[in-house]
Amino acid sequence: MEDYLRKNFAVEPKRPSEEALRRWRSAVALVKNRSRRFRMVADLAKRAEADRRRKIIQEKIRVALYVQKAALNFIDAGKQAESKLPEDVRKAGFHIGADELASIVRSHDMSSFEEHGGVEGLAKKVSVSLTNGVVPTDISFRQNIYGNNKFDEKPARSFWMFVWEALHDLTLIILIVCAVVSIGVGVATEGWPGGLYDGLGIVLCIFLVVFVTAISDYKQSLQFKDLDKEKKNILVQVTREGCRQKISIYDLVVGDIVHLSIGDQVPADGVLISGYSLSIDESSLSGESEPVKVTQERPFLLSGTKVQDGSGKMLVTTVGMRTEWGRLMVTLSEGGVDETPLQVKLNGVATVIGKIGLVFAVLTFLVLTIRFMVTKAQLGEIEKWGMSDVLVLLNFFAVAVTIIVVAVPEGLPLAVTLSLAFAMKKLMSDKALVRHLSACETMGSATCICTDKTGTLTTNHMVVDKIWTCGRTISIAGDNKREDVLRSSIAGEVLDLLLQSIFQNTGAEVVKGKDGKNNILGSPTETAILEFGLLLGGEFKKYRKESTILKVEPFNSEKKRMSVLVSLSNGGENRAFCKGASEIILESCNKVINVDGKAEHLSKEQKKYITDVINGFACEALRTLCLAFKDVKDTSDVHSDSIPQENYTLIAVIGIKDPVRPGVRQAVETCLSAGIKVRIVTGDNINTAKAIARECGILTENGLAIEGPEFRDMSPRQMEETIPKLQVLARSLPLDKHKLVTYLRKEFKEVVAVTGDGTNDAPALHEADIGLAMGIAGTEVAKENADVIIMDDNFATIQNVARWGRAVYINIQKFVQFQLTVNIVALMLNFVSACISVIFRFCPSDGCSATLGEHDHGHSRCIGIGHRTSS
Ligand SMILES: Nc1ncnc2c1ncn2[C@@H]1O[C@H](COP(=O)(O)OP(=O)(O)OP(=O)(O)O)[C@@H](O)[C@H]1O
Ligand SMILES: [Ca+2]
Repeated sequence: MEDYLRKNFAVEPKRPSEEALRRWRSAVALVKNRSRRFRMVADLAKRAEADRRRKIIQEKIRVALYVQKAALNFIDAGKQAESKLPEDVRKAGFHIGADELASIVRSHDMSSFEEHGGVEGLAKKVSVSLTNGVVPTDISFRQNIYGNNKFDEKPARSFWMFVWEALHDLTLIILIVCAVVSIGVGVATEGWPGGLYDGLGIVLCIFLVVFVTAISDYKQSLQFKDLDKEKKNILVQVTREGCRQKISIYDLVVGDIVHLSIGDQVPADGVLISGYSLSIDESSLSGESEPVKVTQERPFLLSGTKVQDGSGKMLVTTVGMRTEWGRLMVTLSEGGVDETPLQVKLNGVATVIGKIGLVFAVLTFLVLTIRFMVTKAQLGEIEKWGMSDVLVLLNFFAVAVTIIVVAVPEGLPLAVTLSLAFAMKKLMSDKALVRHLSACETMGSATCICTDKTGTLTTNHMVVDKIWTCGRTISIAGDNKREDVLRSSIAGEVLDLLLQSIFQNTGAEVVKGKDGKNNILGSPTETAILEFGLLLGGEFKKYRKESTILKVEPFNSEKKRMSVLVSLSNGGENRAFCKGASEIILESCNKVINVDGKAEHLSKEQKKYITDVINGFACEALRTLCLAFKDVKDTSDVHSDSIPQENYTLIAVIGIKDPVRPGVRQAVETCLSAGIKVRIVTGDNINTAKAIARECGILTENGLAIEGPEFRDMSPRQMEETIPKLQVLARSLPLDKHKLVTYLRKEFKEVVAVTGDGTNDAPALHEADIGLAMGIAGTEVAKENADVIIMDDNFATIQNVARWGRAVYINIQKFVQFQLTVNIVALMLNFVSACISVIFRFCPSDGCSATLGEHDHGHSRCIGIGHRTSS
């Protein structure tokens, strides 16, 4: 049986192959209740159809975008519509219709775009200011004219449809027939009303079964709907009424100004207002994998594409179903969710038991009939047949049916769905959003977790704790927290340079909130640095006005640095600033600032000394960054595409405190005691990582901590030796994470869970058995590639997912035990009693209660992680 199950009923937990899906479906060809049995299973035919439709749309988009000739046809079609401005649009005070806007962006129609006066022109035509954005009062107005950013959905199914579906159960249909026959026969033989009772009992059971099934299916459909909504609800940053704020993607209107940064999904069609090295991955839309650069020459942005690098601002021109993405979305949700390996396996078990049941049912019927015939023959009545004989035979048939009803455990695969759905619901309230049902199950057998450090193990509330500049370290605590004390401890020229580098070279922004207070929008690291700048008494706006930004190279995890090039208004000099991972920036410095604010040569000894400072900070678990600048005199440097990377002057080393989350230590301990290894894979400094790892109880005496570059250069043999001991991988690139996961899975046969937040973590999340994306710090790209989203970014939540995963296994185990006991006892009892005497046996209504039991199971509570050897 083991072999049979393995051969026919094995699917991969993630992205199962089409072949495996088909194989197990055809292995349950002989099933009495196809539509019921497969109701929680993906509909392959529907899915293939949706796939085909999606491919057609993608191909069309591809042709329109990449094949010039076709694009021209598109443009001509757009031109015709252009001439007349719809009445309602004109009355509303706008000067361009929704369809025309849609057509310009969709077909990348540069000539029409310029005819309308570029971005400024379009902004004017949709009555919006490019600096202040939409005014909240005319949002509903805009929605009336241009539509809202929602996508068509299939109408929800009502409760009665589920009742109707539940009635399609073949077992129930047989039972209904049995009930009718029983009532008829009962009344005929036992009279009114005594003969009714048996039949009514069956009816009552049918009623219960139908309603319990329908209610549970209905509740589940609502739950999946909620989940779907939660999955699609993305927060986007917009400027409205001059304030930068976060709103739901569904509230976006035409005319909104959206801020895009690396890893974001473009939330609607639009045109670029301004941006730095913005490159877009359009593969979700057109299937084209090469990223495209979006610049003033090619300013069009399409909904559903992803920001691969850089940052920018865009003006929304088309929303909702008018975008191509809207049409694609409809095809994405069709075909149902993939079944999980456990579901498939239990389908196999149900099939095997069903077959045995069938054999026993036939045997029982034969035994009973033969006994009856033999008795009849003995009495010499074999030729005489009356109504009562038919009734007896009918009764035998009912017994056989009962055996099938009790023996085929239809509810077995369903128990997995119920159990998983229940775990999913619990996890949702525990701050984990399960995107794929199977992830929950797989997590139960995870043997290893590769976790991020920042935000997952730590709180992500970062504050500058120490700064080293001009040869001395200042800790920002106690008295030093006061502005005057701080200012007096840093020389005037140096202070100015420091503030310049803080305020000019940042991806974050200081905005005045509605309450007039300063709010900082940006990543925690950036926020910490800006807050420090404000603490030093700097003014964001003032420093920003002093110069014009020429170029920005936004931060990404690969370079681990951010640089800007500005032209200073006093004197017209150009200056580059860079900040980033301490060792990397220190490597590109050849000078250091001294107490007078002058740059002096950075000697070898001094470099060594600064490295010690950095390591000192890092050993205290501080996140270290270096700030540096460079005066750029060469015009070729100014006009080249990139900002120079070498010969900088070091201004300061900053140590940022990011304390370990409370509860992480216990969570790690629980994982370890449950046999799950925990490893840190971080982009941070090795000493910082080690300090945090020790604090969390991850790094032990004989554990190994190495850096990304060392790991990258290892031979397969060295890998084999290193990986089992590896506990901390620091200064890693996203590719290292991917490599580690691949190794753990392929060579060490581990079941690996990986956390990630960045865009570049996507390959690792994709590769892992369970990808966990961070809900707060995570980018859209990471979330899309993950199986579970950890809404509060907390490691303790990951432990909860594992706990519930195991609870599912325990539930199923109990259920299978229960089911098999019922089946085997019922089978044997019926068969044996049929063979020995006709007195003791099950009646059809007992079958009903057994079925009822199946539907009501799978709700036991989870107790603890408990040991489970992976099967
Ligand atoms: N906005 C930023 N600008 C410049 N440098 C930064 C910025 N944010 C982080 N860094 C530097 O880059 C380093 C690595 O960042 P990276 O994103 O690769 O790792 P991480 O995601 O912060 O760490 P983890 O993997 O633990 O989450 C940090 O240690 C820090 O020194
Ligand atoms: Ca990270």
